[in-house]
Amino acid sequence: MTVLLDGKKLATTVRSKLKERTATLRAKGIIPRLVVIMVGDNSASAVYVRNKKRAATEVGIEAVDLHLPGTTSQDELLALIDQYNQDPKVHGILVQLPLPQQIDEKVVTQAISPLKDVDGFHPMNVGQLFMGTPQAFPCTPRGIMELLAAYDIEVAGKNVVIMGRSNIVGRPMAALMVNHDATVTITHSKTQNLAAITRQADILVVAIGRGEFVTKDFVKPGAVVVDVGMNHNAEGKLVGDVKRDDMLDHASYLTPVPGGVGPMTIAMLMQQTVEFAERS
Ligand SMILES: Nc1nc(=O)c2c([nH]1)NC[C@@H]1CN(c3ccc(C(=O)N[C@@H](CCC(=O)O)C(=O)O)cc3)C=[N+]21
Repeated sequence: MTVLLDGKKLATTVRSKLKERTATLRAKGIIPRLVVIMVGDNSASAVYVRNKKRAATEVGIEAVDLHLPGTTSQDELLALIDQYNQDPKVHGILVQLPLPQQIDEKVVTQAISPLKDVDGFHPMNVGQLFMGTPQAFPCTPRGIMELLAAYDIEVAGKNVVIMGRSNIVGRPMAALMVNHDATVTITHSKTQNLAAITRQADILVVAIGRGEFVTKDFVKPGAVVVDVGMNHNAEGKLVGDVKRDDMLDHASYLTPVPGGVGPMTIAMLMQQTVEFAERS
């Protein structure tokens, strides 16, 4: 029997614990504040922004949402970021990715103060994470670690294979897993004998952005499968990067899409904001 890792439920538990911490902060006159900047229109991003807003309100974080036109220049965005970097009332700044083509993501990521970098994407925070001394955590990988821990799934000494090498998921996931004593392999689009490698995994983390790409052939019986994908199939239904039906009674654990990794990403964003406010 395959156990589904219920991210939706765990995220609720995380949020209720955060509520107590924001109450303590508010009693000291500190209102945890998160600024979310979205440039241009993107329906998927809009859903994400709405979900974040709802979660923030629930846990007692003040979320400031800024929706800028798609024609916004890089300098305008940088000026805004600088304003919030200087503002002691703001504890977290998130710029929604992807950005329109006239704006360089790398420049923007480096412009956010590492102390307010709730995504953990600033090179300083990436470096600290890879050195095993994290100061800020990327939300999706952290959410995955929390989900595994909640189900008592040990990672120390396990073979962890990560499909995908993005800055948002694959690479920071590898760092976190190494920090937790896993043996880690990253695969990507140029990897040869892909299925032979992924079949070695005790824990397989899939973040490739290709709907239902991972079938039974890629997975050792009894493996733990973490699906980070969010794709719409031909019928317009939300599917992961993993073929769910193939995993049932094959994988030991599986994260569902939706209701798995996604809600945990948002919960961790809230947690990081509260942690920054507590440090302020
Ligand atoms: N700077 C930045 N940081 C991000 O973390 C970031 C980003 N930009 N850009 C976009 C992606 C996407 N992302 C999602 C997180 C949660 C859900 C989520 O809550 N999903 C739910 C609901 C899905 C639904 O209802 O459609 C679920 O999987 O159950 C979705 C998408 C964060 N991203």
